[in-house]
Amino acid sequence: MLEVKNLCKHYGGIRAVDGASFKVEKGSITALIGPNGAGKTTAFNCISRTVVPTSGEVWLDGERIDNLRPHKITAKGLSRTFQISRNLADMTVLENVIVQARCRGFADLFRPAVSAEERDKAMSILDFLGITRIAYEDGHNLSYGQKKLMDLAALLMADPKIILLDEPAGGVNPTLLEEIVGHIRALNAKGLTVLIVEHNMDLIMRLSHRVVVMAHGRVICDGTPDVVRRDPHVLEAYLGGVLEEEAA
Ligand SMILES: Nc1ncnc2c1ncn2[C@@H]1O[C@H](COP(=O)(O)OP(=O)(O)OP(=O)(O)O)[C@@H](O)[C@H]1O
Repeated sequence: MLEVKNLCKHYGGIRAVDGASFKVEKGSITALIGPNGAGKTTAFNCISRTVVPTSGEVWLDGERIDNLRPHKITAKGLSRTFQISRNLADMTVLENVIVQARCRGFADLFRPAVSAEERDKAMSILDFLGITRIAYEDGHNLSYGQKKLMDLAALLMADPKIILLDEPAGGVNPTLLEEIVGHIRALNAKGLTVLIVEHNMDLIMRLSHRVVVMAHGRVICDGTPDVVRRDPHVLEAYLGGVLEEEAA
């Protein structure tokens, strides 16, 4: 469904992404992992074109998308979250979800009033995520995990085919983390393809069908969680300590 071919993003002499190639199969939950600075977020940024790649290609459902603007990519069915929640000032959760979704569409941003259709759609998504109780909370009063759920709700407003989640577990308490895992599984069961960047190895190994491992801007391993867990390059050179602990 998503194919990244020989992707490069260079910042002067820094090769943040340096010829990365990988595929995300339709209907899968695929993880993109690697040590700090491996180039995972930069790869996400290039795929969603929030940064312009230096070279390489990104294909979505057989169509090249690396030349498209971010809102066009969203319209093609690819939406992403950010590591840091994009909570907008002085707005309720419901308003945040609607306005963030408008920002992704760009053209709708300055539409004056919230339509009944937008409100109904946002409420049904909040309901699916089990957070209607916080619909009228000020976005500032939310826990870190609730903000992640709010971001997920905003992303779902665009009816995506594939979602890119940047560290959905980061800073989230264990109870809410299980909720988020449940939602990702439920969305995937409904046919949504998921690409996820995450440092929580336990979560990645439980959740993912395939794991792509990056280091120094390149893909060093690509396989099932079991294959990646046992790959000597991954174990020894990059994530050894963490994965060995998880495997024990
Ligand atoms: N805008 C930028 N300007 C210069 N260097 C950058 C920029 N963005 C990223 N880098 C560098 O590119 C490399 C890859 O960074 P990136 O954030 O993509 O890695 P990551 O795998 O997502 O790391 P982490 O897991 O810590 O979030 C790092 O060395 C980083 O310092």
